Amino acid sequence: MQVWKFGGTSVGKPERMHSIKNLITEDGNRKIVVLSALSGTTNALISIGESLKANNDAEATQKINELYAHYESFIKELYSTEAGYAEGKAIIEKEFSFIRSLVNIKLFSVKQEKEIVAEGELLSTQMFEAYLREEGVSAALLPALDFMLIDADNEPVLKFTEEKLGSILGQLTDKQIFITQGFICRNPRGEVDNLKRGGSDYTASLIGGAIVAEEVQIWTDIDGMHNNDPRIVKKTFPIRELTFEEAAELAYFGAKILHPSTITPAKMKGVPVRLKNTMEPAAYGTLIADKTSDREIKAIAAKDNLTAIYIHSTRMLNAYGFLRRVFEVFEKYKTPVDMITTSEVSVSVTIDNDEHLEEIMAELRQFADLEECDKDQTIVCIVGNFSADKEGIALKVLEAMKNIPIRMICYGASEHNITLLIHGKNKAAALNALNERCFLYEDAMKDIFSAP
Ligand SMILES: Nc1ncnc2c1ncn2[C@@H]1O[C@H](COP(=O)(O)OP(=O)(O)O)[C@@H](O)[C@H]1O
Ligand SMILES: N[C@@H](CC(=O)OP(=O)(O)O)C(=O)O
Repeated sequence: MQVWKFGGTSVGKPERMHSIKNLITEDGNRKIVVLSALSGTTNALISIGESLKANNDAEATQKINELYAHYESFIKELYSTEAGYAEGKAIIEKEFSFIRSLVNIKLFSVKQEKEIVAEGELLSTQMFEAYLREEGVSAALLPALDFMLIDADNEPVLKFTEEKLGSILGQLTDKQIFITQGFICRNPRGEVDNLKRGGSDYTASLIGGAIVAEEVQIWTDIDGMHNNDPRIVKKTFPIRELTFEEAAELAYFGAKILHPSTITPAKMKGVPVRLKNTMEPAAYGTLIADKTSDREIKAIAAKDNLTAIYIHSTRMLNAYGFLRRVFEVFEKYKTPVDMITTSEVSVSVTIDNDEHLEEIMAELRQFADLEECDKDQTIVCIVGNFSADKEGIALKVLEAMKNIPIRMICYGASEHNITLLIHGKNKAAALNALNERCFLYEDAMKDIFSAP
């Protein structure tokens, strides 16, 4: 069995839903289809939640009406029969009456906030399943809230999914296609929760891991993982093969096409992940598995909005135990560190979540001297095969960056990552300069030297 996930852009228009129906039924194979909310819906629901939290009921109602109007016109084009349209209408009426019921709640809490954002995936999956039925495709709708669970640390409980989903599928042996919601889950209190923004990819790989699927396919609006951010750099190209490690680095350091946690369950269970384009299904896409190509520098990604903290030991030389004390502070505030560089007496780190920055700085000051921290920093991550015996890779990277100030450099932590920290305002220049030097120039040179 395979698991296919379609993102917001792939379900965001009625005609896209029509093409997805063809795609999932064409090969006649059994599959679990994970859907995200229609593009724009999760943002709209979050915004409704914000108005409700601010007790601005009139604003919330106006936003709800706008979203409802979008769904009303969507179903007019999705279904071709009266009966199909009536089913679609009943689905949106039911879900929007739940959304409207939250307007009157005076103490709008995190619990309701999570319930409201879950509506996006609940709507898209029910609407799509009703469409499949209208088209005579027999599919079963599997409620993700029955088998997706996170623990108190927000970590998915894979064992629970294995058991629950295994038993649900065991009772539906006559079905070929299963539709389920990405992103949403329950928490240990039994409440509706989610796997964070972009989490439908993660749902797909968790399901893939749980059933040890033959393959997980992530269908989106681009033909695979590109060698650089296509939103910022013009001449990018899809990468055919990536290892799990390379893909994980790229996703973690900003390649938006993939949720950063997606690789973990797939790698753990040895399930290959393929990135495919809904608009161009014949394109090869990217295969993420154990194999890799022999290109040295394979891709570049960037992660924004980081804060850099510069810490100096007050004890100066031979201060053993200093790093332990530094990292205990970050552990205490459950704040992950992205990048670290050290010298004899100093350590610099970057953090993504600065919710506890003040407390962290205050505790660090008890045993260290701190410089003013820098906000709006960007990590640029260069991924590839950089085994220790290879020469000249750092030179290419630094040559590309010759006109861009670099705040931190990290090389050697793994064999497939060079990381640079720069100011956010230089991100586009850095990505373009690296693309020119490490891909376009490199390939042009190869063509010249290998010409007959
Ligand atoms: N390195 C990259 N390769 C491919 N796409 C990327 C990369 N970096 C950023 N993206 C962006 O990711 C988008 C797809 O991700 P996303 O919007 O989350 O899709 P979906 O809605 O299908 O989940 C692409 O349209 C592209 O602009
Ligand atoms: N709808 C959720 C989950 C998701 O993964 O969406 P997408 O597949 O469109 O990135 C979000 O917007 O975060």
